[in-house]
Parts: sequence; C-alpha cells; structure tokens
Amino acid sequence: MDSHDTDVLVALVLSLADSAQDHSQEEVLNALVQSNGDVNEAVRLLHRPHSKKRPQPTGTSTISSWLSSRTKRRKEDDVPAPTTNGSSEQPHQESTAAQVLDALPQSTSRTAGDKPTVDLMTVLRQPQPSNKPKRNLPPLLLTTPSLVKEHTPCTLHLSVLPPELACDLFYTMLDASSSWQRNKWWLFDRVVESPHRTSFYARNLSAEDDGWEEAAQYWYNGRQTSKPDVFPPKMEEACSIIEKIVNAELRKRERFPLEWAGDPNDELPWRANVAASNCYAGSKESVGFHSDQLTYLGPYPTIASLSLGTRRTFTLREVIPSEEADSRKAQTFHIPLPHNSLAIMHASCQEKFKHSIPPQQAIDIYRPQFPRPGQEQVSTSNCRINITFRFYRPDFRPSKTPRCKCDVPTILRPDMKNRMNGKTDRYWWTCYAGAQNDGNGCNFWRVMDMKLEERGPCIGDQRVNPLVEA
Ligand SMILES: O=C(O)CCC(=O)C(=O)O
Ligand SMILES: [Fe+2]
Repeated sequence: MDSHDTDVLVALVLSLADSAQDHSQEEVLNALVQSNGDVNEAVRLLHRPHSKKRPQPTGTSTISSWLSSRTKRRKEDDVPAPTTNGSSEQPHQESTAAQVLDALPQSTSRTAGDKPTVDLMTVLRQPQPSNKPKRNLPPLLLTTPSLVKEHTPCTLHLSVLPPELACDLFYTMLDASSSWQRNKWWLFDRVVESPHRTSFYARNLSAEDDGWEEAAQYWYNGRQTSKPDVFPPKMEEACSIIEKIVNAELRKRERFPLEWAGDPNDELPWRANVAASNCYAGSKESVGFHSDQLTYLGPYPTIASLSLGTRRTFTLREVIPSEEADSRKAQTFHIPLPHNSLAIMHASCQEKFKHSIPPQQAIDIYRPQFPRPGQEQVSTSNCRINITFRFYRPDFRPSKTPRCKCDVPTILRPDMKNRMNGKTDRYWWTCYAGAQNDGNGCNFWRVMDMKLEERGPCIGDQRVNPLVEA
C-alpha cells in the first residue's frame, strides 16, 4: 500500500503555508488538486486571498529552501538517468510527490531522537469547518452500481458472496486482525503510523510465484517481515467467486495497451495471487488519499476490493493532467461500501484517480446475519474489514525490480499528471529506502522501459496482437 504520498504533500504544504492561518486538510487537498500536486502553487493558492495583508514567507518557507535545508545537495552524478528517448527530463517539477518522497529521505540530520511514533492524523491537521468558497466541483455521492460505472473507472457489485460465507470470512479476518500491524514510515523527522491495521497474504505459492516475501515487505512500507500468511480457506473460497466476477467484467471492458495480456487460452486471465487486508476499527480509522504502488502490479492493474462488516465510504478523486488544469476541475466521488460488496478498481484507476477511506463523524454498527460457529447470539461490531485481491504480474516479479543506490528495491509510480491522449504511458522507478532506514534514502529515479526491461506480454504488443502498430 502506498498510503502516504498525498499525506506527504499535504504535510509539506502545511509546513510551507503561513502557520498563522489554520488551513484544514480539505483546503490543502483542494489547493493541491487545483495546482495538480505542485506544492509551491498550492501554497500560493492558499495565500492568495490574503496576500496583501500577510507577510511574505521567510526562512525555510519556499520549497527549494525547505528541501535544501533538509536534503543533501544532488551530486553531478545523481542527475536522473536519461530516458530511453534520450531526454533526462523529469516528469514533474521539483515539488511533486515522487520527488518529495525521493528528496525527503536524503536528510542527514534527521533523528527520531526522543520523538515518539505518532498517528499520521496527529501530524496532519484535521479538517476544520471552512466558510471559504470551494474552488472544486461539489462531491458526488454514487449510491448505485450504474452511477459508479458512469462516473469512475470502478464497478460496484452488491451481495457478492453467499451470506454465510461473507459472515464467516468477516469473523475469520476480524480475529486475525488483532495481530495485524499499523504501517510505520518516516515523515519529517519522525515516525508516523497509519490510522488502521493491515496485513498481506499470498495465495498458495507455486514455485513460479516465489519472491512474494519481498513483495510483502513492501506492503509494510519496506519493513522486514517474515513469510506472508497464505489465504485462509474462507478467503480462498471467496477469491474463486470474486475471480469469476472480475473476469466477466474484464471481458466487457476496453483494454489498455500496457495491461498484462496473460495466457489467451486461460478462461480466467485475471487470477489473484496475493491479497492485502485492512481493518478499520471505528469511525476514525482511515486511509489517506493515495494510488496503489505499481511495483509488482505493473501498469493498468485491476484490483478487486471486498468489504465486510460495517459500511464505510470509499472516496475517489481524479488527478487532473497538467495540460487540462485550466480547463476542468477535479471532482470527488463518494461510494458507500456495504457489507459483502465488491468494488473493482479497473485499469486506469491507479493512473487517474487517488482513493481513500476518510474518517467519519459516525458509522452504523454492523449486526452479522449469522452468529459465530458454535454460538447462539450474534455480536455487533464497529469494524470494517477490507480485502483487496491483487494480481502481481509475473513480468514484475520481485527479482525484476530495479534496485536504487541504497541497494534497496525501488517502487514504481505512474506519471499521473502527464497523460497522453488520456492514457498514462510513463512510469518511473524511485528510491523507497527513506520510508524506513531512519528516513535516509538516495535520489534514484529512472523511467521504466517495458521493452528494455523485457516486460510483457501486454495487450498492445505485436507479439500478442499482430494488428497493433509497432
Ligand atoms: O479499505 C479500502 O477499501 C481501501 C484500501 C486501500 O486503498 C489499500 O489497501 O490500498
Ligand atoms: Fe489503495
């Protein structure tokens, strides 16, 4: 999971904005969306209505000085490797998420020292009610599968599992969740922890799928882990049902050229080989806006997300490409996810949208339809269990992940802001060591090259489809 890229940007904007002004997280997010993730621009937007009355930012209040005060200067030989088309242009300006993540870990003076680990939400300011006019389009509540399909690259499927299986799986995962972890990573001189618990599962591993231990490690933001658990039997049962739903949807959809082509003779081209599970206990547990890292999923993945237990709202927000920033605004979509529903994030969702489970003022208590095996009474719960079934591509197996100068596997991110003809075709590998390792990483950055890195076959390959132009 990649839960902190937006959080990093929000925290960065807050650290640069005038601290006398209490900007809510929502305001900062809006400014970031409006500026397409450009931190300097977002700070400027936040300051704009008051710019005459307010003192100019001083000291470390520009992005460049902020970064240079915290990071080692880039050495000559640290300039990003040229792209395959000969350009060394970076996809973003200096203050984008990838580079902020890239730059943050370079701090030499960072010490956890006496600072205790804190909940992420205490580092980021909580949203305050605001009377200021909103610059973005009003959010849309999507309550039916047809509305979800109309407005987003997702589909919503209700009552997907037999009711008793959904209930049993909820109990199984709820019990397991007591040993799940809160992810921890470095953010501005301190270790923050995610406001929910998470766990990673591998499906019955065949020899070919080996290496998911390293992938599991990256689910926990680079922390060392032991071998991931295998799917419990109830999860396995649910997975087989979900695979059929996902493949039926795939057959109906237009496919993107960089999607995995799979085996054309396989009647189930999408097969989950790993799953990540999250537990949100109570209304305040959450996950911030992010798009999932593509390190092992590859470009244009399909992710099937099962919800069990109490209903929570899944929120999507489009990242507007730079060239459209002046012509249209981002919209936020809220999708309530009830018990036993499946939200499929289809290809392009990770490239175009960020998603989150926001904290809520209140939630309904979930009353299971069936008691636990061997019990007569049902007990209610305020927890939501989420299981995201994922297909980790063979051509993105851990042994093929480039390593950075810290000799740590890098992470793969899409260039969300520069989409060509509505499609993302640029991705880059960046250092991720800084999320752990006391926040120290390197500034490794490289454009992914599918051909040079011998990845595929993809839907758009000539090998797969001879009608595709070279
Ligand atoms: O709980 C959810 O529905 C979303 C979880 C999520 O975004 C993730 O695990 O990456
Ligand atoms: Fe996610």
